[in-house]
Amino acid sequence: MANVIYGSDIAKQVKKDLRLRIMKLKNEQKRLPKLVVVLVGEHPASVSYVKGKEKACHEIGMENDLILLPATTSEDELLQIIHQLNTDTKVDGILVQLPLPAHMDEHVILHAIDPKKDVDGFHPVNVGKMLLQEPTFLSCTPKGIIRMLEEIGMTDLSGKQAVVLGRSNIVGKPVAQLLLNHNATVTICHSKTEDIKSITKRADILVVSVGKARLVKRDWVKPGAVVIDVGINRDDQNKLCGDVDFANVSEVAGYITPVPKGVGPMTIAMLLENTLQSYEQREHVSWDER
Ligand SMILES: Nc1nc2c(c(=O)[nH]1)N[C@@H](CN(C=O)c1ccc(C(=O)N[C@@H](CCC(=O)O)C(=O)O)cc1)CN2
Repeated sequence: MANVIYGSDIAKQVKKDLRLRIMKLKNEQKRLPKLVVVLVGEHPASVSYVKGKEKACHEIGMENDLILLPATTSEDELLQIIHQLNTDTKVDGILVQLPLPAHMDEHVILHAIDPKKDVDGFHPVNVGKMLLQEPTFLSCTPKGIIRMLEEIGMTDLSGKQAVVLGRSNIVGKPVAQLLLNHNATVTICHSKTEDIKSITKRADILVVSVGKARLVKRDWVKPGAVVIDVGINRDDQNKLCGDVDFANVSEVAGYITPVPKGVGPMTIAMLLENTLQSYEQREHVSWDER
């Protein structure tokens, strides 16, 4: 049976470390790091995710504002709020929860966030820096996946075949790039790829982010492979499940992440880490002072 990688446990440890760093700032009576999350509309899953972010900030002592806007907010109104946050010297991180309502252009909104406060790592400047392996904010889910691989000793991926199912800007493309940056040989599969199973069966590391409940079956997976499941779906019984058929794939995989308690909690932990990174850059905190 596969070893289960609980992102929830790793995230707990990350948050413990961040809390200690913030406590130190508090004791020194320094300004505290601050994250502002903006949610437009009342998409139920998004409401739950932004509440999760608020709770996580509270747990580690990070300052946090949650700006809730009606779904009827215009693009200009949202841009105005982003401009105010960009110039607010007390704000270190800005996150606009996705997806946005259909009348808004996601690119216009994400491009408006100051790259130095873009703790989601979605701004083209930060995406470009990631591609060039320059220091920057790495987007949270891909960064969390790499951290999970590191936790099981997979730091240098030389000689490993990594296959990514899904090519979204939030997960598929950036995680493929980060795996490449760690020397893996990377293949991306998507809805137009033919005979996906023959490709996934070769993967030493399989990352799945397609949004289809239990799509990946046992016979898609190479024995001993590391399977990272990014999907969050509801099945016919309204039970939360991933894109991987966990019960059956765990019988062949070497490692597997569960849903829930896998990648999701890592996304939030990495967001907090990025916000503290932004604070430290803005306050010119050196490595020794941390
Ligand atoms: N601006 C952004 N928008 C979105 C992002 C993002 O990184 N930035 N990612 C996703 C949603 N997401 C964070 O925002 C997120 C998804 C899931 C979880 C999580 O902890 N999930 C739990 C299960 C939750 C449940 O019960 O439904 C788990 O997997 O254990 C955290 C964050 C899209 N939008």
